[in-house]
Amino acid sequence: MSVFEPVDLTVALYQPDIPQNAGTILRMCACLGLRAAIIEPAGFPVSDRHFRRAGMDYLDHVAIERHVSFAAFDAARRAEGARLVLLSTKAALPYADFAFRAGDILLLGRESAGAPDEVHRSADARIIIPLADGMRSLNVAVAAAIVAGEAMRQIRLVQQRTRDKVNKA
Ligand SMILES: C[S@@+](CC[C@H](N)C(=O)[O-])C[C@H]1O[C@@H](n2cnc3c(N)ncnc32)[C@H](O)[C@@H]1O
Repeated sequence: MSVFEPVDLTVALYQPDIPQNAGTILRMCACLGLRAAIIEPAGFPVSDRHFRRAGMDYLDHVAIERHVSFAAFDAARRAEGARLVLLSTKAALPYADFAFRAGDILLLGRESAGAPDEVHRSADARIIIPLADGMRSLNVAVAAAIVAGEAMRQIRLVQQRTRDKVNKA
């Protein structure tokens, strides 16, 4: 039997503009036990039928923080001491080379325009999923899943090593 091991990780969406993608990401957060944050303004209301259809009843099982602006979100996460890790097609650091930590926030840009320079500057790290030649970008929900999977793998490895040390002592 597989045992689910929770990790402390948040997936944040910068001004999401496609409700189906946001719903898909929030469903992923519910299933993987991740927190979610939405930085307003979003391009759709939470009552949007596409959003609710993509998220289904999973939306009731995810903790969603809403922030009125990027400035409000950034102030809150700095107060908590959480690192902001931006997924960006303009980044240079491949995501698998980044050392994720418990408490990190993975921030995704808008489907239409990514994230602005201000957000790039505020982030503690900017990471990219390297793509095949000539390919511009992944669907935002696919990008979120790839990086969340790697971050969870790394964080669980650290948690396992810590448990092993405690058990040996
Ligand atoms: C459809 S993409 C945005 C495309 C936009 N024209 C741009 O280049 O920023 C939406 C979001 O998905 C994430 N994303 C998509 N492909 C990515 C990649 N190869 N590496 C890192 N993030 C990616 C980023 O967060 C991006 O802001």
